[in-house]
Amino acid sequence: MPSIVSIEQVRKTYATGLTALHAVDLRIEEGEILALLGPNGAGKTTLISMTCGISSITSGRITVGGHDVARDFRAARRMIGLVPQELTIEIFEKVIDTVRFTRGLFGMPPDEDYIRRLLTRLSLWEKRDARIRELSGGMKRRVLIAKALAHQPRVLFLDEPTAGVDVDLRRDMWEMIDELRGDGTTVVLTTHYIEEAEAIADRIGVINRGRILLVEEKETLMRRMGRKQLTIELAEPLGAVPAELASYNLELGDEGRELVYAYDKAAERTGIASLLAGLTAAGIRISDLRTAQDTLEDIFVHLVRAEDREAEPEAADPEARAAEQAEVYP
Ligand SMILES: Nc1ncnc2c1ncn2[C@@H]1O[C@H](COP(=O)(O)OP(=O)(O)OP(=O)(O)O)[C@@H](O)[C@H]1O
Repeated sequence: MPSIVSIEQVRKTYATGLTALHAVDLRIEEGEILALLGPNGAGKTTLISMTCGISSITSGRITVGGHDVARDFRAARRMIGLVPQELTIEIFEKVIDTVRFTRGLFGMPPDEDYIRRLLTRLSLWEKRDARIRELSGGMKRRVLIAKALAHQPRVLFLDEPTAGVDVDLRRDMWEMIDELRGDGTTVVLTTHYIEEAEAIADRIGVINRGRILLVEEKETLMRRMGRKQLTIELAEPLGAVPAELASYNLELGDEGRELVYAYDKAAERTGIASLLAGLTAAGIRISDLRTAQDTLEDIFVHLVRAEDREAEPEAADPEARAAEQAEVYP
């Protein structure tokens, strides 16, 4: 089956000369939820804007439902709903009127039953006659989603849907996205929140510096890339990692009461047996052992850092990177 969205060798160079995307290839399958994860400035919004026909494509080709977004803009755009990052909305309009109007803009016949169901699903039905300016920020965001879905698009793009919203609204959005999937709508969202991607996405694309580093099923990604950690609780605390165990790259934690060993569970030899033997030989007594799996966040940070190091070897100073990451992922 052809992909609902096909992005082939797409490049974007802005008038400033900045190349925001470098020959990106991406296929989005009908009915899936794809999360695009990436730090600030990675190119996520640029990619969405080009797919929605808002920003021109420097080179390459994007089709939606088989329609070329540049040459056959109207047909492609009709298949797309877009919830932009910024609140762009007619504040003096009534909720229901703005949604009806948007449906009309796409040439769809009125369908009051659909609009009622849509507003009800977004908890907006009670507010249908309110002027948008009277609504809270979270409610305004729901109106943007209602507008994006007014013409029953097959693909919904959500650019940072839950940036700055409270926990309840975030959960509601996740539920709504799940329901949309139930209807067969394809959903593409960009996010900084890794837990968001972890909670709702079927596939995850990681984008950094205008390049897609990978696109993979969430479960596969976590299985393939996830490293494991063995934490060894010690009967007596250590002041330093013993020299004879230096080759294991151990880290001392909990004020010397734990040794932490990171290993690749897919490797033929994890090194655990010899490490434990080494500890015994060094006279170190163990009181307990526990293992933990990398989270998606660990995987993501690891991937992005590795690529940044490759792109800018001089910027590989771990302290500078940690400070930068803390800024990006507070
Ligand atoms: N209109 C524009 N003109 C020039 N440069 C732009 C323009 N829009 C975006 N950029 C630059 O392109 C790069 C990618 O920006 P983009 O907004 O696509 O990133 P993003 O991944 O969506 O970031 P964020 O998470 O901060 O929204 C950035 O370096 C940005 O400064």
